[in-house]
Amino acid sequence: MPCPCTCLFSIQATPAPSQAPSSRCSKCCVSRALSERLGVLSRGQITLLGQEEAIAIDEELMSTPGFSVDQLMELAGLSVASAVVEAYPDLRRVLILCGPGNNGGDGLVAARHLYHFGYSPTVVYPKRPDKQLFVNLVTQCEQLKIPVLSELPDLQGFEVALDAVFGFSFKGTPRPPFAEMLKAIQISSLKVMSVDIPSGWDVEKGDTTGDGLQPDALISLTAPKKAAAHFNGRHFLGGRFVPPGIVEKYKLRLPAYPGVSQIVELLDKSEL
Ligand SMILES: NC(=O)C1=CN([C@@H]2O[C@H](COP(=O)(O)OP(=O)(O)OC[C@H]3O[C@@H](n4cnc5c(N)ncnc54)[C@H](O)[C@@H]3O)[C@@H](O)[C@H]2O)[C@@H](O)CC1
Ligand SMILES: [K+]
Repeated sequence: MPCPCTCLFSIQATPAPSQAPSSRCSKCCVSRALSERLGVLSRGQITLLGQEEAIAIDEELMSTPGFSVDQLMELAGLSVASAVVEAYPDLRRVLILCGPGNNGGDGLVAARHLYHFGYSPTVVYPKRPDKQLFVNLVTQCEQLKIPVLSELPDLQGFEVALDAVFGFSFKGTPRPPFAEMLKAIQISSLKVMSVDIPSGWDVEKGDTTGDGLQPDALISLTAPKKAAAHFNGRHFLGGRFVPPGIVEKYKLRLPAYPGVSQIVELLDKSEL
């Protein structure tokens, strides 16, 4: 029987006589037990970041360990693509909505990885920044013949919407053209996965205005944000790049990633 988490290992069919039957594979149980012993994770205590803290950690990642934004975005986008595959192994026509900031950049990177994973991504990118990073990401998509559109196409041709519109820098209520895009997705029959924050949600308080998306799944990056406490669907964590120095400085409590996976599914809501 496969383990219900993202680790791809199997649950032992017949546990040893001294062991209670487990709902997870031995590898997950081992990594969880180890992280609990090390104080990395205990129930109800996964860190939820506020908006300022998320921005501070982002800046710190790019200063102290000297990561470039390209590096972080590549790993973030790879985890996003991995989460799409995990959540929707059979739904391959994915519409990726990209916003004007780095959340949108994660969507562009995810589009490229999804293509290589055998998916059929289409990107909608209405506001394209001039920065070379984003220009390059669009070129890379176009080289793979991934359509990069400026407006929403007919949604009939798609099965999943990946919401990479707004991330942890979002404030207020969505402005055009994103407000209309989010509404159209919301009333469609598409499955929706949001990147880092469901777009339109207050980063800390959740969907306070009622204008936000209500996704089926969420992939938080680095650490979940406070808004995630108000989310009830499938919840993944990605962005497996946080060095111990930053974990210690911000007292981050994060789950262990299974094996070599880019994502970990947060199965127990009481951990948030
Ligand atoms: N260290 C990290 O945590 C990492 C974060 N990354 C991604 O970067 C994201 C944050 O990126 P950014 O700081 O660029 O911000 P966002 O991507 O959240 O968006 C900022 C953009 O949205 C616009 N905007 C804000 N509020 C708006 C509103 N009400 N209506 C219309 N437009 C609005 C701003 O003008 C700006 O152009 C994260 O959520 C995550 O997805 C990854 O790329 C890399 C690693
Ligand atoms: K988002």
